[in-house]
Amino acid sequence: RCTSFLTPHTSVYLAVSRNPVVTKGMSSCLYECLCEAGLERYYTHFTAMGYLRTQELAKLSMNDYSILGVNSMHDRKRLFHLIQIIKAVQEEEHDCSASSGQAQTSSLNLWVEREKTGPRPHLDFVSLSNKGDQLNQDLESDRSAQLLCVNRHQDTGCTLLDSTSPVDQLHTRHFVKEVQRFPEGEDCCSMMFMPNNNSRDSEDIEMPNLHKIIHVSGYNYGLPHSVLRYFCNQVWTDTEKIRVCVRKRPLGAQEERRGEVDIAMVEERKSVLIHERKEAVDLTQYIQQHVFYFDEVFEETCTNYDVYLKTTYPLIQHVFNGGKATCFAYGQTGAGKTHTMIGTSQNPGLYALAAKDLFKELKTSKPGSRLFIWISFYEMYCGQLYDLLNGRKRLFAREDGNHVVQIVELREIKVDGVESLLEVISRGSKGRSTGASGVNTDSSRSHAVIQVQLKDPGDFVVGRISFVDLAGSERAADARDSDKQTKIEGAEINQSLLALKECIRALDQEHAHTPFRQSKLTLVLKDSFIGNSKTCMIANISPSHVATEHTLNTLRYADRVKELKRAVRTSSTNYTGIVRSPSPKRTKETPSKSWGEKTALQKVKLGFPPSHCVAQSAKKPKSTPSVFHPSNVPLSSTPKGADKNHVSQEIPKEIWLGHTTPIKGMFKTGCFGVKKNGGRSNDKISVIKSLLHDFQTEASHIGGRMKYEHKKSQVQEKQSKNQKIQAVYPIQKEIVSRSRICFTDQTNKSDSICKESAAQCLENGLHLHGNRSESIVDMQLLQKERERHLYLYHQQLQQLQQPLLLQQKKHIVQAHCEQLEEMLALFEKEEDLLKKLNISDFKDYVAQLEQIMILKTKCIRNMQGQIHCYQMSPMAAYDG
Ligand SMILES: Nc1ncnc2c1ncn2[C@@H]1O[C@H](COP(=O)(O)OP(=O)(O)OP(=O)(O)O)[C@@H](O)[C@H]1O
Repeated sequence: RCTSFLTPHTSVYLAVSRNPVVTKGMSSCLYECLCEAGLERYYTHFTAMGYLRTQELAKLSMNDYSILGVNSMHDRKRLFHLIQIIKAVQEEEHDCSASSGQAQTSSLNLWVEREKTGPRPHLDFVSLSNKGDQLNQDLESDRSAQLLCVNRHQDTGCTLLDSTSPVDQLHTRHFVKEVQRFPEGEDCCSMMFMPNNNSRDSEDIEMPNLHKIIHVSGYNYGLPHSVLRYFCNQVWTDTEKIRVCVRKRPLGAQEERRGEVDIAMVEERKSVLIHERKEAVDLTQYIQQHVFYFDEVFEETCTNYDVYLKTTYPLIQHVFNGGKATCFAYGQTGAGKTHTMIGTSQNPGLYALAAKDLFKELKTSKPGSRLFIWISFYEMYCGQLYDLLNGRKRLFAREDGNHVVQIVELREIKVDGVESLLEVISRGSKGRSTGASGVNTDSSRSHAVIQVQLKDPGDFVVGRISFVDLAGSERAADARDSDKQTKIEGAEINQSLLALKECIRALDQEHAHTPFRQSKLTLVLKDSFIGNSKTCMIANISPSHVATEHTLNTLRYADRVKELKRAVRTSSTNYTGIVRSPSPKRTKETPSKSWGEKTALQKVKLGFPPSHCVAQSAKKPKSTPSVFHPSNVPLSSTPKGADKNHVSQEIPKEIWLGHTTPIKGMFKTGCFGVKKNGGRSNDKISVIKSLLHDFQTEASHIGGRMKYEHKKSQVQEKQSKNQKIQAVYPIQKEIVSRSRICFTDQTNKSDSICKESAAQCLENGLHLHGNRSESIVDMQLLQKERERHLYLYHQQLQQLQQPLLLQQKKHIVQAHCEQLEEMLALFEKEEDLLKKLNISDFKDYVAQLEQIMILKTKCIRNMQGQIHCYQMSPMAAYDG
């Protein structure tokens, strides 16, 4: 018994009762109104708050939304529009009654009853709230008609137009108001994402400006959108090595109670839109929208099973085919990593779902091929490994003769069914290191790895899938108020996550070198980065506005993991004239040269590169990209691969004008200190070559340059002494063993005994102590030992990082100087342009001016990118 009104373009509805009976009992009208808006589930909230009639909704301010429990952006938008319509109806009613001199009771119902009858059209509220673009289009297309209507309306005073129904006119007026208030291209609903709009009525709120940033890959570095990666893959392909997905969790009950607002919107399972509230220097508020694209984006309603089907399930067959697979859950603490990876017995995580399918597959596999499933479960805490299936026994990772990293004495358990597997893992989960962080009181402070291996009866590993529940990615800045231990943990976590990102990218881009030695995490997962391996990364995000910064950091991290791979490959398919680096590891068939490959020794001034320069640059051997310089992004001044047959065919030449910071200095390539000497032992030379290459590539990563120089001189020294050279691996951030740490202080015997027992305690795990008081003492000892261990670790880390940090700072300052130079050159150009301005040839002037503006923007973006890299680096956080 309701009538709703649907404007042809905006799909906004108004549901008001036209039944006189209902008019008396307005609460049911309220319910129907809410039903129409899809907000009926809040009906009880409204009534509980004393809002029983539709008109009363007009009194609601934005601040009341949270009190009413309307927290999701979607619902807030709907409620907002509903209120706007009610207000507009009331205004109109008021105007009409004033002009006709009729005294009318304030009733939407009566007004509507007079005007409109007929069937209720089906309402599509979704298009309003969900699709901002659509809305803008609609507003755009309605704009002229609406303005016209208003003019006519003004001409005729309060007389209603024949061609439009009063209610439509009402809408017209309402939307003209909207159009006027929301500038073109802006989402009128964006204000809904602004949490806690301090009791200002929605009518009075000045609409914030809206800025949209589309994150196409990494920091973009001013690349044109024509090189966007193409997101068409629905499933894993054979050649695809990595998939990056995002999972948004729902707002928790507590978060809702606290009035937190959902700022993340998933669009078509491919992109996620984040609304960030910002304040400009002039204190005006605005909203920055960030759009990120991924292989798959899971919204809050998706279950673990949905996630499993799209991410892990396709890997099962790969494992049976003898491949290796790794699934990572990355994200801020409390974002849902453990929920996704490990889950609970009621809601099993990815590993359990995968195990189910593995067992199923085992049953159906060929009768002759007898395979068994073995599992292991360990964690990495502060660079140390602990066996979670063996009372947290300390473990050590060693490389064997074949350069395969083995975790010595890691306990592996053979399981014969899903139940036993779940039981084993849930037992192990209890032993994980947790602690309070600035964000979460029960945060995993370690990386946990569940390894499921397929083995034949001879203990030969046929396939392996690892599930990694990473520690919270929140930056050390969060730990500002925390104790030293938490800070150190944070620094360690950040460092390993950075290393992980580098490894995943190297794996994806088929780099000759995978920098797995950068952290313990990547070292033990080395096997997952080489050979026939596939990786799936799930970036977990929280929807709350409180976590906006972390959410954006997570998305940026994920975005950088999967950079412009497809675009690069597409654009480099024609390229053949590459002189490759003499890296012994690079396979000769490597078909492409990535954009990150620097043309060493070159520093080209701003402007179009001369053709000889381009040709030359294409032929230069590559040097290894820096870790802060994404390998496939043209960060250096020289256009990468700007060969005639290469990129220039697909990408307009102009884009190379966007030269970014030129990299000064040089990375040498080739084999240092090794002359081409047929008389030398080939073995020896190849060892040196390989060693040098390792150092060389290692050097391109954080602080690697220093290590490289150091090692290079060592190697050259050894070589000059004509000693037999063994393959030595780069210095690793090894923790000083407990025996060395704890027992140097001999002065206090009792202390020494304490430490010894603490060490013992740590070695055997806490569970072994039966006596309670003993346990307490042991706990204290353990804590002491842990603190001391962390202290030493911290010192080591500092020693290692100080020079690197300095290096990094220098790099930033240098980049800044260069950026300034470039900007000055552009200013000069601009000045020149103004001087030569010829009004009759204004087109040319504008074109040139535009070109300069593009260059400036690119220049600034590049610098911003570098600053961001620096801020995101664990060392910077450590420094802070
Ligand atoms: N998709 C989801 N659906 C429902 N609840 C979820 C979801 N994801 C996470 N949660 C809930 O959010 C809370 C935090 O999740 P979880 O412990 O998995 O976070 P985390 O990222 O592993 O945190 P930490 O890094 O601190 O260990 C848990 O109570 C969990 O049940």
